[in-house]
Amino acid sequence: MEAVVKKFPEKTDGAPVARPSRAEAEAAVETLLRWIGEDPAREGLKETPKRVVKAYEELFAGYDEKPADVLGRTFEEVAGYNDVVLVRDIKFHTHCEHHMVPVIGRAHVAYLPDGRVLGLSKIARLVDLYARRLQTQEAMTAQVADALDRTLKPRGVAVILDAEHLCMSMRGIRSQGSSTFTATYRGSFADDAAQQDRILRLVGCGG
Ligand SMILES: Nc1nc2c(ncn2[C@@H]2O[C@H](COP(=O)(O)OP(=O)(O)OP(=O)(O)O)[C@@H](O)[C@H]2O)c(=O)[nH]1
Ligand SMILES: [Zn+2]
Repeated sequence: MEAVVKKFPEKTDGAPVARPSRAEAEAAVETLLRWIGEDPAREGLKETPKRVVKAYEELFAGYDEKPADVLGRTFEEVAGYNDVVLVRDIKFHTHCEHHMVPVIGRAHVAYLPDGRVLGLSKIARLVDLYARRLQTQEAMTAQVADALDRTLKPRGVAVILDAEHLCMSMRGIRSQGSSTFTATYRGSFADDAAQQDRILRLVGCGG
């Protein structure tokens, strides 16, 4: 199969990244199976490289999507509503870019509309798009905020992520149950401590 040339506009400097073929990806999984001490030829593992590559297509589908595809249309018919819109508890699963191990968490996304609003589901879709890429929690927090800022141009944006990194609980330090909190505030939220406190209280992270 031909190598497909893909671009990852938000992850790199825009240089094209050549993808290996599916067969090469499956061979890499087979190598890892042998590396952990398995026999890739045994019955239960025969189809595993194929399944893993197929699962990766789904888990990392975010490289083939752009925020503009997801955010789509905006609405202005909101009867003059101009206070904060906050979508809480958006559950997400991503993978840390250091170990490619799952990170499981919740996102809370708030914005202060400037006339236009988004369909609420689009915010969860945006979180899902960035979750389907290799991530650090800090980068994912900033990416969600930047995309919302660019697309909607609201007066303010706040993005809060609270997540457990399985690379910390299943291996390495094996710290069970710790979670990591990240938050970024843009626009009018950036220097408004009262709004930041209000959002944190609303998402259950406030004092
Ligand atoms: N800042 C940040 N660090 C992360 C994230 N996910 C994983 N890490 C950390 O990335 C670091 C990688 O550290 P390294 O010393 O290069 O790798 P390592 O030897 O596997 O580290 P240990 O996990 O301590 O065994 C670890 O401290 C991880 O906990 C994240 O989203 N943000
Ligand atoms: Zn990790």
